[in-house]
Amino acid sequence: MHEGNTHMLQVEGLNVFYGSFHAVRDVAFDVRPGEIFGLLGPNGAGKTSTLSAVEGLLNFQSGTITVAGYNIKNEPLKARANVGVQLQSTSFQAELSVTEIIRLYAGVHGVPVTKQSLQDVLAAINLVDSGNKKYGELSGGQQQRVSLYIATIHQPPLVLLDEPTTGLDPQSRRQLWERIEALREKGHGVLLTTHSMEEAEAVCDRIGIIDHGRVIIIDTPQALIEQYRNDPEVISVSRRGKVTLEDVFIALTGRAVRA
Ligand SMILES: Nc1ncnc2c1ncn2[C@@H]1O[C@H](COP(=O)(O)OP(=O)(O)OP(=O)(O)O)[C@@H](O)[C@H]1O
Repeated sequence: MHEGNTHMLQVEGLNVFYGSFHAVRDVAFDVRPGEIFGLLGPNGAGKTSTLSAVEGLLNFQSGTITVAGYNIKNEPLKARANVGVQLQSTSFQAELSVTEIIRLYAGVHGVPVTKQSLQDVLAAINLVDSGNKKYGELSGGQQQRVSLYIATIHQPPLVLLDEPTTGLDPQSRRQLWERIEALREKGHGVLLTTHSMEEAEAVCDRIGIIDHGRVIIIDTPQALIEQYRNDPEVISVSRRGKVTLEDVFIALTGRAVRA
């Protein structure tokens, strides 16, 4: 991490075009140490494009992205060394065992593995008896625990999670939330995308709502609900007389389903 740096991530004036299509428009936000920042938006809003730009996988047309103090265009290797990305479960080879996957990624990042440290890792991710199981044979929740561990194996200051709990049952989701919160406690900055307003309310310190490529608002979930509680549009979409973050989200982004 760059000395004197106070942000895990700083995105300023980010623009992404696919041909002539303007997918991300002047996006700006930051993620601080010990903060979980949620990027929310309807389908096609530009969340994954923004995350891909931060990962260094997408050549954006204008803007500045700084990871742990390193500009990703000027110092791409240093910037990328400071990011951990949770890969989709399909990115791992289903035939490899949990232990083989841990050894493989530890090797990639130069993290030493001993018999004892391997046992400790398996215990930490609640897979003590599953070290020899093939990745493809794990449940969705178990796969997510492995992939979250792999994302943070090199203790990166910034952790990127693209819809980390999609498809998980309530128990597995809660367990993953606790693991994400543990990263916050250790001072990592976490940037996650989610379609779950419940998740955003439960774990995110701040959220940015993105729509049609633009960030339309950034605040804490509580402050957003407070700010829009008496807004007639929010009240009109609310159900059972209680205003939730989802009501605010739908009122701000419109009710129409995106193509
Ligand atoms: N490689 C590409 N080529 C052309 N258009 C693309 C490409 N990738 C994304 N887009 C378009 O850019 C827009 C933003 O897509 P993006 O995947 O970033 O949205 P998202 O917010 O992550 O959506 P979702 O919630 O559905 O995952 C969409 O209109 C999408 O169709």
